Amino acid sequence: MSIKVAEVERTFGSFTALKHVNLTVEDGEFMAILGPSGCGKTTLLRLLAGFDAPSSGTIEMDGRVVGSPKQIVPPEKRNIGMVFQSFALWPHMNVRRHIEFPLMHHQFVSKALKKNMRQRADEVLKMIKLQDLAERMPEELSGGQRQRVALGRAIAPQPKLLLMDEPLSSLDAELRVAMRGELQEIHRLTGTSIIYVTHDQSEALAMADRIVVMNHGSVEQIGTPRAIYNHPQTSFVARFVGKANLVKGKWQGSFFSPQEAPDVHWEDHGVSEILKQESVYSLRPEQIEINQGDSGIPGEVANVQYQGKDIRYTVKTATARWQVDTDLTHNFHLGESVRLSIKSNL
Ligand SMILES: Nc1ncnc2c1ncn2[C@@H]1O[C@H](COP(=O)(O)OP(=O)(O)OP(=O)(O)O)[C@@H](O)[C@H]1O
Repeated sequence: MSIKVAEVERTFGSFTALKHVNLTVEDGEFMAILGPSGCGKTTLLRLLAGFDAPSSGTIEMDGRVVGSPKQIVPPEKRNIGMVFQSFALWPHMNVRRHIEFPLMHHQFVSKALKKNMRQRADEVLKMIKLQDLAERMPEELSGGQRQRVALGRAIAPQPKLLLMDEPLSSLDAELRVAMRGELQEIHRLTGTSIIYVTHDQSEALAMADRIVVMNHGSVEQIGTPRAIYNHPQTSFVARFVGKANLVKGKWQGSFFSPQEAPDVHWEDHGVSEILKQESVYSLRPEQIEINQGDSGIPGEVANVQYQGKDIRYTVKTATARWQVDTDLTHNFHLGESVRLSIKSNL
């Protein structure tokens, strides 16, 4: 299913939760909506699902207007599947019944699918890797298995669009990472368009074809994970997604001189026009070199966090605090004097 959101606003009294939102989702695309708590992700998803109507603007699905201030096509008439954070399963139904139930009741299920319900249920059980647990009741399943049942229930009727709101947030860290791979595989197998809401940038970067980054009800940037990570357009995206240091200084043509080292020239590695106009250079923690030579910006180690495969330093310089990630060969101590510079191999 292709989707077009055009100039959508949603106001609640005097509060504007969504401001001039414009985006398109291609048929079969995996789109993540990423942003901090309260930025409007769920509000947007509710509009896409048909639980709510925009205050202005339109939402089109496959070229048909399904949401506008005047008109709203209800969720059951949109051919969508949904998986939410609280993926409540039905306590009295076993796993197989969870998959078969929507096949009996979803409006868009083809006759062929209805006729071969058992076969379709087997197919879905295999996809969600629960074929051996089909007779189990929800209370007999682990958190990850339950989450897979919720997913199976949503994909069984072959919806043209899958809406997911933080579906992995109730799982523990290890399971969350494992489920990412399974979601990707299900996307590949079904070819369904997916809109996936999350506040976890690593989830969005790992799975999505494209990411919409939102802040305070507005779209900050839309792009592929690589474009969003490597070339943030705004200071918010640079900070939120890449945990970037926004170094203050002066741009002269394609060179930048940090305020704290005016004689140093950093080459432009794709810094956006908006950031240039704000006289900043966005530098991710892993793009900074830390050493004890005599060139670079002088500073003092203010915090050390050992992270297993790397070390995160906070370095205090004359006017800023920098976040720097290094490999384990570096070993600086709290209070030690260091110099910061940009890595040459960016
Ligand atoms: N029915 C409502 N009435 C008033 N304000 C609302 C309503 N629904 C949402 N809001 C406000 O709109 C803003 C966006 O809420 P939304 O739930 O979309 O955020 P979110 O990005 O999904 O956040 P989270 O990640 O915490 O779920 C919030 O400030 C919220 O308080």
